[in-house]
Amino acid sequence: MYGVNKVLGIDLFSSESEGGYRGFYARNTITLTPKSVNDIHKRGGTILGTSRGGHDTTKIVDSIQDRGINQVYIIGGDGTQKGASAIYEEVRRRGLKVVVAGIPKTIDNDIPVIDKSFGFDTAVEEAQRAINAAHVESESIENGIGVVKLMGRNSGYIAMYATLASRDVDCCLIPESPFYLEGPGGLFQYIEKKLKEQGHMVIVVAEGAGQDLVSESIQSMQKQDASGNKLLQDVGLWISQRIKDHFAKHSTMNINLKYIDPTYMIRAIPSNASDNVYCTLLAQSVIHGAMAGYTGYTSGLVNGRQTYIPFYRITETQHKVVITDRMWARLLSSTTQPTFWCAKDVIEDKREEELFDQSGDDDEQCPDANSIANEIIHIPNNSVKV
Ligand SMILES: Nc1ncnc2c1ncn2[C@@H]1O[C@H](COP(=O)(O)OP(=O)(O)O)[C@@H](O)[C@H]1O
Ligand SMILES: O=P(O)(O)OC[C@H]1O[C@](O)(COP(=O)(O)O)[C@@H](O)[C@@H]1O
Repeated sequence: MYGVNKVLGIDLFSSESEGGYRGFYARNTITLTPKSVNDIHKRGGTILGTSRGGHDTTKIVDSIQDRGINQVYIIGGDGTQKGASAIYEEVRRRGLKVVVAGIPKTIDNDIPVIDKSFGFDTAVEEAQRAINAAHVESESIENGIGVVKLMGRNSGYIAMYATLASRDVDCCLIPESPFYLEGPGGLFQYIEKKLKEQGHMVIVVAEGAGQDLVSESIQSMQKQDASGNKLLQDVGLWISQRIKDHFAKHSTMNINLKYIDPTYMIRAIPSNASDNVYCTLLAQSVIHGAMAGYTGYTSGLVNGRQTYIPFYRITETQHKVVITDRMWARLLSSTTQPTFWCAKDVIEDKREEELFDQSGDDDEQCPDANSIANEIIHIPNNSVKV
């Protein structure tokens, strides 16, 4: 449509074995043609490879400049969008006529402003298989407990949506909602109640949930590796062990707990139909934006409308579950789990609310999507035309 005749991909698997951002200055690229990418949506993972870790923005822009690249499309999560923003700033500082645009891809759904990131829907759908297995296993044995760990380092979206979709989950633990184990209103009391009521239960835990409790516990057990480094525990394994220990010591109930960790299996599957359509939409509109002369944006849906969002809006916060929002309230109502709020939290929350009201700011942490949508639709003057 636009007569583009050369598309390069930064490739992890050629000689220098550097993928992701560092691949830019490692001279390894592959030519992408309609034929070579025709079937990639039917495979999981990425044909270009992926990486974590630091990189040198100056060297990346040197490489873009040396190669004469005039449009750069960067695919990834919130960290990747921050990296893209840094590249955009450097390109702008040098006055280069190069478009830098981001495509939001992460199963965690932790990118702000947009309705959802590419991959999230697939992850929620695939998580159903693990939750279903946990349900079947727990239902098949007396006092069965199925524990499923899902990804979500800082944001509990996969866990929350997978729980809501399944309706077999009795308790969902996410990073945004602190919980406690012992005493009235705690997790152990709730488990006992659920087992007495229905004889089995399913717990979903996001990998970033309860990290404060896990690290406290590790310190008290003083587990160390051979070099003396503290060993970090997996929250799923940790919570499973704590539940087993509690019921062995303090209860006459014999529990049967099965722990399922499907995290990488979920991330590795091919995207589902809904994500494939979303990906097509993202890909086409990110290019239309560049061809229309915009740069410094992430492409995404906001309130169902395709938008170009300036990087500074995408990188200023992280998308997290708001536990005072309706969606979390729906989850609490569906699972009947405790809120794990104690009197102290409620008093603190009220105090924060009062301070908020005084400052006249509606939602500082998590900007309202509607107000941002208005800003985005009229954004062109915030982006730089090349
Ligand atoms: N603030 C930042 N500035 C520049 N680059 C960043 C920043 N945060 C993350 N990155 C880079 O983005 C890449 C991906 O980030 P990472 O957090 O691992 O994954 P994700 O994109 O899924 O959040 C890494 O190469 C990382 O160095
Ligand atoms: O072990 P790895 O490969 O670093 O991946 C684990 C992390 O990746 C994430 O799933 C995010 O992955 P994506 O952003 O690639 O979808 C986090 O939830 C998790 O902590």
